[in-house]
Order: sequence, then structure tokens, then C-alpha cells
Amino acid sequence: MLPNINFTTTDAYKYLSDHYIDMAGATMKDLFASDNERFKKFSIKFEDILLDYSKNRINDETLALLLQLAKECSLNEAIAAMFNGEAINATEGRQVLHTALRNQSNTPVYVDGKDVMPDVNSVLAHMKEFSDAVISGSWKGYTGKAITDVVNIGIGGSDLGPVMVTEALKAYKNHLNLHFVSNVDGTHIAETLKGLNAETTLFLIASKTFTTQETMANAHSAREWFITSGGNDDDVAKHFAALSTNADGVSKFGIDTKNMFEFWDWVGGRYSLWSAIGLSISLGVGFDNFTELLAGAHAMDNHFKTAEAHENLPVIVALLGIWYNNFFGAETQAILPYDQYMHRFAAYFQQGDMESNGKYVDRNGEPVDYSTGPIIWGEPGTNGQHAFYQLIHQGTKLIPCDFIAPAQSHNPLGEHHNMLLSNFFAQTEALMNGKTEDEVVAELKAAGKSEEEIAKLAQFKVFEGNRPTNSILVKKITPRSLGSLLAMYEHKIFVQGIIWNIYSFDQWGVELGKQLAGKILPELKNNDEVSSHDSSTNGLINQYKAWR
Ligand SMILES: O=P(O)(O)OC[C@H]1O[C@H](O)[C@@H](O)[C@@H](O)[C@@H]1O
Repeated sequence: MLPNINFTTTDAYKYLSDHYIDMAGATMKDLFASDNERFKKFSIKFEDILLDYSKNRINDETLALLLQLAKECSLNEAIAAMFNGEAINATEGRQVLHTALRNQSNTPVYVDGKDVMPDVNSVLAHMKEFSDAVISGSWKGYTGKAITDVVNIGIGGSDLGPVMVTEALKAYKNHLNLHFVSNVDGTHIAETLKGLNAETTLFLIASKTFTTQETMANAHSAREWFITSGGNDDDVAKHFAALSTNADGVSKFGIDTKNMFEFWDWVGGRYSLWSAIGLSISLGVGFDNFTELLAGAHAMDNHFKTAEAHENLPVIVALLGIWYNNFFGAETQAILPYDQYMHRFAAYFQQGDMESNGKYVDRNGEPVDYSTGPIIWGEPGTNGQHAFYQLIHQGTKLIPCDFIAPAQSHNPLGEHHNMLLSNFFAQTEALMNGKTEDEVVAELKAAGKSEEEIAKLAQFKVFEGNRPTNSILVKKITPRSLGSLLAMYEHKIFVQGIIWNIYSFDQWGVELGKQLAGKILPELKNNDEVSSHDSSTNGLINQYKAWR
């Protein structure tokens, strides 16, 4: 059972509310000036990952109170409940065991009294065998040619994870060309299929439920394309594999269940890249690298399970998020990787975080009277700097940012990496220190500006500073370190959900739109005027019919 505690009724919350009043006026600049040990105190190293959280609006007391909050919310009990396979996804009646998928130590993990590890290992063995065969070319298409292109068809959790990881690990890629089709917009599949050869293309139909409208539509179109390109029904087995929990749905679609890579309903869609949903990863970078990804995540799982809260990366990152979300009223959280390969990282955690913690009803079914999950967004540095950092530096909103960068580049080209990292270091320093009016005036004077010019300009060039950041410096983005980083963010989401007393592992919020689209679709099949909706929806549908 998960604890059921309204965190706003804890002692820690009350203390934090008072403490916030002191801290709201404190500047990080002063906090650094008064404490030489600050970096040492507020940074944690885990394997090849250094989390520096010293550039936050916290002091020793803040941290102590946040840790007390975690304790009062029975975080340790909640962590144990998840790892032990309790059905903590209560509204769906399911366990939450993505950690079992990467349980490289192979200790038994029980679901309803049955150890799931043998099944996990057997699917991994199947993935290895299949990946090896496709990569080596011993898996042949219907005309005897080796596979050159792999198209993953899936959406949400069956797309974002594989896309993000295969991009992040592009430096490890083999010769197979990977493509990802998610949108039901016909353009996505049409553009992807242009230039592909059916004889050498493998489709992975990735869907936990195997009922998702977008994925099914794209899968049927892919099948049709395959048949019109010369394949026949018997050849489908050589070109289509399914990654799913729904064996019936898979065989009804016409995919041989021999080509089905199974996973289980105790794996949430947005936590599924570690499962058979990761087959495109294993094909793209090889099974050994996929295993390393799992191993990195497993190492973080063990850290999360066993490290004391004050040196526990996911716990610290989560508590800092609570501090800004619930005391400073921050609405968003930016994730800014200084690594081009990680360009889909923020998009991935947009689903991970927002689908998990975007909930206004607590675990008692009552609306909450506090803020829950943040809006997650971000783009890789330095592109973001030239786009939206203006608002982070000088806007009216407080935006806590996670800066992530590798110390070693996979492409050490001249001075590029030093230039990139100089920006990474400079941004967090600038966000913290800002620039005072005196500094601005002195600068303008030194540049030879007149008194009049200085008076006109100075205010606009002032940076308040005191804007919080975490810096996550990774030695190198490898399958292992990436796995650890991903698991860190997953567990951060978990910790926050525990403190907010919400159910982080369901996603009822995606249902209503699906239901209504299901009602509207038949109305679009004829040209009759529609009058069953509100006047806006009617008006839009009728104009669509007139214009199409
Ligand atoms: O893998 P599936 O079943 O096709 O679901 C794809 C996506 O559908 C919905 O949007 C949600 O339930 C997501 O969590 C899920 O990832």
C-alpha cells in the first residue's frame, strides 16, 4: 500500500512555508559568499554522473526540511512498495515494475506470487536472437535480401522512448536505418515509406494495447504498402514484428505470434523503453548496448533503493522540484541538454512527467488544493539560448532549469566542445549571478557611452539573477550513463507523485479526447450537416466538410 498523506498537513510543510519567507529574499550569490563548502555540500556523484545542485535557492535548513518532508510522506515505504511489486497503480489495479525489466542482478521479482524474471529474461533472449539475426543479415526478407531499414510504428510511450534513445546513442549506431512513424497524419507514414524498399524493410508494430487508433491505422497502411509493393500475405512474417502485451490483437492483425515480443501490463507505456518496446534500440545499436542501457538504469535503481535520502539523486532532484513548484509557485521545469544527440530528451520526459503527474485528484479521489506536476519543456543548448533563454534570464516567471552536458564529446571537433561547454557553465553562472545596475553602468562607461545613453539603456541590461539551476555533468553519454540518467528522472517523477499523493502510473486524462474522436469519426464519413455538438464544434466540422 502506498502511504496516503496530504503533504500540506505535515510539520515539514509548515516549517517550509515559514522558511520560504526567509529564503524568498535570499540570494544565491550571498549564500555562496557565506559558505565555502557549498559546492561540496550540495553536489552528489554517482558513477560518471555529477549532480551539482548548489545553484539553487536553498540552504542547509531548506534541505533538512525537504528531507523531513520526504520522511513524513513515508517515501521509503513507497519506494519499497514499488520495488516489491505491490499494485501501486491502484486505479488500473497493476504493479509498477519497469525496474524488473532491467533487474540485471536477476533476483526474483514477484507478481501475484510468480517470479517474473524468467519471462523477462526469455523475452530479452528473443530480442537478442532477433537483433543479432537482423543486424548480421542472416534474417532475410521475402526475396532473400538482408534488412536495411527498420520502421517502428507506435505512439506515446511506444515511440518517444525508442526515438529519444536511438538519437541519444546515435554514435553507437550500426548500418540499419531506423525510422519512426507515430502521427496518424498520413504524411508521416507516406513520407517515411518514400524511398524505402519493401524487400529490405522491417516493420515493428509497437503498441502495449495493440488497439491505439493511430498505430493501428499506420500499421494497416504499412501492410497495404508492403503488399502493393510485391509482398504477399505469407511474406508478412519476414517483415512485420509486434511489440505488445496483447497476443490476441497481434494475431488478429496477421502477425505470427512467433514474431511477437511480449511485455506485461505491469509496465507503463511511458516506462516501457526497457521492455520489448526497446527492440528498435537493440536493432539500432546492438543488443549489448541495449543491455548496457538496462545495466545503467539498474545501477540507478539500486542507488535509489539504498542510498540515504540526502545523497540520493532522484530524491534530491524531486525535492528541489517540490520546493519551486509548491513554495515559489514555479509552473514549469526546463530540461536543457548540451548534447545534440539528446535533442529528444525533453520531449521524452514531457510524456514521462506530465502524463504521470498531471493529476488534480489525490489518492482519496479528492481534488487537491496544491499544485502538482510541472510543465516540462526544453531544447538542446545552445539552440535554446538563441531562442527562449531571454525569458529565463529576464522574464517574470521563475523557471528552474536542469542543464545536462557530457564532458567528453563523441565528435571532438576542434574547439567545438569547449565552446559548447563554455556556454553550459556560463549560463548557470549568469542565471545565478545576474548583472547589477552598477555593473551595467560600469560596462557602458568602459564602452565609451555618454551619460545620456547610459541612462536610457542601463535598466534594460540588468539581470536580476538568482534563477535556480541544476547542473548534471556526465563524463560521456554512453548506453550505461544514459540508462542511469533516464532512471534518475523516472524516479524523480515517482518521488514527486508520492509527495503530492497522486497516482502517477495511470493516464485517464488521455481518454476523453479519444472517446470523442471515436464519436466524431463516423460523422466525417458523409457530407451531412452536423448539429449534434456545441455551435463551435458544429461550425468547425461543417466548414471542414465544405472545404475538404
Ligand atoms: O502502446 P499503446 O498501447 O499503443 O499506447 C500508446 C500511448 O497511448 C496513450 O496515449 C497513453 O496511454 C500513453 O501512455 C501510451 O503510451
